[in-house]
Amino acid sequence: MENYWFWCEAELFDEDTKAELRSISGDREEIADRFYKELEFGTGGLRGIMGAGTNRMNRYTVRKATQGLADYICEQGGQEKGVAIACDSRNFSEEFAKETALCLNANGIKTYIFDSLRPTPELSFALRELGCVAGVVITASHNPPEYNGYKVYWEDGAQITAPRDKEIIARVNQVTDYSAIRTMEKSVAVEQGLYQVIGDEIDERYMASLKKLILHPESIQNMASTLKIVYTPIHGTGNVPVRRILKELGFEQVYVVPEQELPDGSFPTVSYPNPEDPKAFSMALELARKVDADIVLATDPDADRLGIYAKDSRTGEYMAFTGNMSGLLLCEYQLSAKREMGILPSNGAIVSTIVSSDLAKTMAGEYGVKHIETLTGFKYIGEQIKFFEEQGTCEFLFGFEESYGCLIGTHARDKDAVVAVMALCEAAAYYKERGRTLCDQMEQIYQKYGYFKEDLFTRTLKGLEGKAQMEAMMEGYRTAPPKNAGAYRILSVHDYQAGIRKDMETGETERLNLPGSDVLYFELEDDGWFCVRPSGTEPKIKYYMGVKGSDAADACEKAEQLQAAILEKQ
Ligand SMILES: O=P(O)(O)OC[C@H]1O[C@H](O)[C@H](O)[C@@H](O)[C@@H]1O
Repeated sequence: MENYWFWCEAELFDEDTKAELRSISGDREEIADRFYKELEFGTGGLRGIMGAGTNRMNRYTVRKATQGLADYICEQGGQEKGVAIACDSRNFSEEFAKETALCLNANGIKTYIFDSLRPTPELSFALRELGCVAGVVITASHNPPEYNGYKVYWEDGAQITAPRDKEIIARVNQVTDYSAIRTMEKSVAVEQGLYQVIGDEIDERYMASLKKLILHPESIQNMASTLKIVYTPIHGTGNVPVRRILKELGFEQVYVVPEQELPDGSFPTVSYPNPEDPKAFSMALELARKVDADIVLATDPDADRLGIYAKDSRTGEYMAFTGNMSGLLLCEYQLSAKREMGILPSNGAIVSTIVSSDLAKTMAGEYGVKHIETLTGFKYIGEQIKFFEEQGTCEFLFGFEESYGCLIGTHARDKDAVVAVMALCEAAAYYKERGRTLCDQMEQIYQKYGYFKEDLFTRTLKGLEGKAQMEAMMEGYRTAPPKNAGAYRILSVHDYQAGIRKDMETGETERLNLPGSDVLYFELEDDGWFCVRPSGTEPKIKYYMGVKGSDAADACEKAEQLQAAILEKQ
């Protein structure tokens, strides 16, 4: 309440903020939710609902985070290298990007800000191109329209990870006096050469580095006039770069969903701008049926996630690919094409996360490449590239996670839906040339490696109460871990917070070699598993699971049974 009244009265807050807060003076629950904590960094950085309050995204919390980041950058001597800044199509994204730049500028730090919205992966690319010390993207990725966020990147191009994230958070938390946060006039910052605008020149270089990753240009050429692609940017940043890359490669039949083409932070045609949500595809599928498309693609607002559907010629229906499926399809395409061309490096590596499909492991074995598993969050996949470079160990070939993110190449160090669209359309052209749809190809992958099937279900638990409920649920699993999940016996429990794997039969324990995180992973017999963790970016508890069946129907049946068993024990 003290904080609430401070925000209502202090001179440094603007009138709109104060009016918004006064209007909720009788609603203690709302006040508690807005002020019970400061916005924290989760797997996706700073993320929250826009509005007035310490637990909301607004120009003050953005400046506060930036002041902490600025203090850290100054401590590291990064003022001259500067910070690259991008934003997506969300309401207030541009304003927050500008606030970020001006706060950094007022701290003597150079900034390079994009002239208009750009995809997150292009920011990751740009900051390395410009030799910046850090990068910031204003985006809440795939969250609902009322959210916005602030992702922080470091000089290797990946999102910050431990211990740097903790160091930056500590700096942010030291900023307790809102009146001590610096900012300056834009005209002065421009005059002093601190505020620099970037655009076309970076786009050119980004496009050029994507095109270098094409493996079968002849397949694209052969199929450019017949492969039909429907695409929706869901009102986000993907529209310009995705169309551009497809056009420059020569694809002639690209249909963009007209109602979802232009940027709009209210996302008027969807309730949730997330390619994971089948509803986000309704308009695209309608268009696909009309034009008889081969593939249907959707990118999220900051164009780091890609969702796909492909026409199954056997049924005439469009089949949804999960993030695991599209990741595996692209991975198989990249690895097989490289092996065929004799350019698969002997020290190659693919990277996925502990909650992504186990099929990746088997696939890596087939191609004799290393498979590395990280915690959930693409930042850990991006971080691996830095480790490979520092230690001269592996060559990064492909990274993916179940949540519709993947990366080919090392031009960016975060998931990149633009490169994913490019590679996916190349793969679709390559297989179509050989008389196969992407559905046929997926079936071949299962025949080759086994019928792995994964699923994800979530429970939304909002606010203070929701957080407590999630903590209690995790605690319940920890103190009394289940012995079985339906017909499956639980072989071991991996508690990533404690860093311990416990064998349920013998009681023996061993240390896990991943950083601490509130995640519980249950290893089941018969290649099954499930995992529980609170989301780092949304007020949800997430259940991930995987099974392996003897065929598609068996895998489906097993998955259903396992899901029912998990839900029962919730
Ligand atoms: O499960 P969460 O913590 O909400 O994270 C889900 C996903 O959020 C963002 O998209 C991150 O960039 C991903 O790497 C992460 O996997």
